[in-house]
Amino acid sequence: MKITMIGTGNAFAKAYYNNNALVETEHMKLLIDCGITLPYALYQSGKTFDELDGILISHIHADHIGGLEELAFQMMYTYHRKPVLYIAESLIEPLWSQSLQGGLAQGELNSIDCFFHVVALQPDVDVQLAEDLKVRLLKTDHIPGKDSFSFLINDHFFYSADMVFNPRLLLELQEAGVHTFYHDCQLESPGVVHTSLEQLLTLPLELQRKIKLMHYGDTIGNYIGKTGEMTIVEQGKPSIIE
Ligand SMILES: O=c1ccn([C@@H]2O[C@@H]3COP(=O)(O)O[C@H]3[C@H]2O)c(=O)[nH]1
Ligand SMILES: [Zn+2]
Ligand SMILES: [Zn+2]
Repeated sequence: MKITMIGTGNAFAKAYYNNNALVETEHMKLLIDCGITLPYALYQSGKTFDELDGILISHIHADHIGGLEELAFQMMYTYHRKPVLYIAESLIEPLWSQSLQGGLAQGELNSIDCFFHVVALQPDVDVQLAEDLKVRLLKTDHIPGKDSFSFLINDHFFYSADMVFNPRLLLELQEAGVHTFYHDCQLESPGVVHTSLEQLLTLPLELQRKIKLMHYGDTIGNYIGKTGEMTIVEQGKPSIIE
């Protein structure tokens, strides 16, 4: 499996695109999240919306869903194909009524199903998206009162999206055989709605060696050499995950 971060920046980053990922296997190209900057960042990476086999959404913040309107319109009017949207069932209605409806709805095009093949996912259930790509949603804490999900991919790869520090979950996943963690990282403490670098640095070194930092701010350059055993994910650079 190949993963390329189309962006590694946090919601306010200006030197980096929004933290969105392209996961590629032999049988599938899956976009994880589709933020405000995704349409331009994808274009800069030389790819088009039409190449995507599906889009997986973690939660409803603009750096994760703000590019869906353009994606939906381009798929309808440029590529004439409905994109597949994988999303937790609890997020479908709010995604439409609190975000997408204002821009997309017109006349009879008045539901999310007019624009996407929506595949509703349940937390803690493995879903085979392709013969070589399996995803499990893990409900994790981010904003109080709003659902947000992290992803376990092919049993061994954890992708936090946005979450507050949960060392117990990380240690449990390591125990269960997860060998690569892509984790959001709030550089300046406190993390508040994210996990701070300071918190991640309290993890055992063996676990830190498996963690790669993403969703960071523009000051990441000041932290080179200060991330313990953890490495920093580079935007646009593909990594192979076994
Ligand atoms: O209670 C809140 C809600 C939001 N925020 C900020 O807004 C950003 C929205 O996108 P994000 O989830 O990537 O990061 C969030 C934070 O930077 C915050 O600091 N506290
Ligand atoms: Zn975010
Ligand atoms: Zn968020």
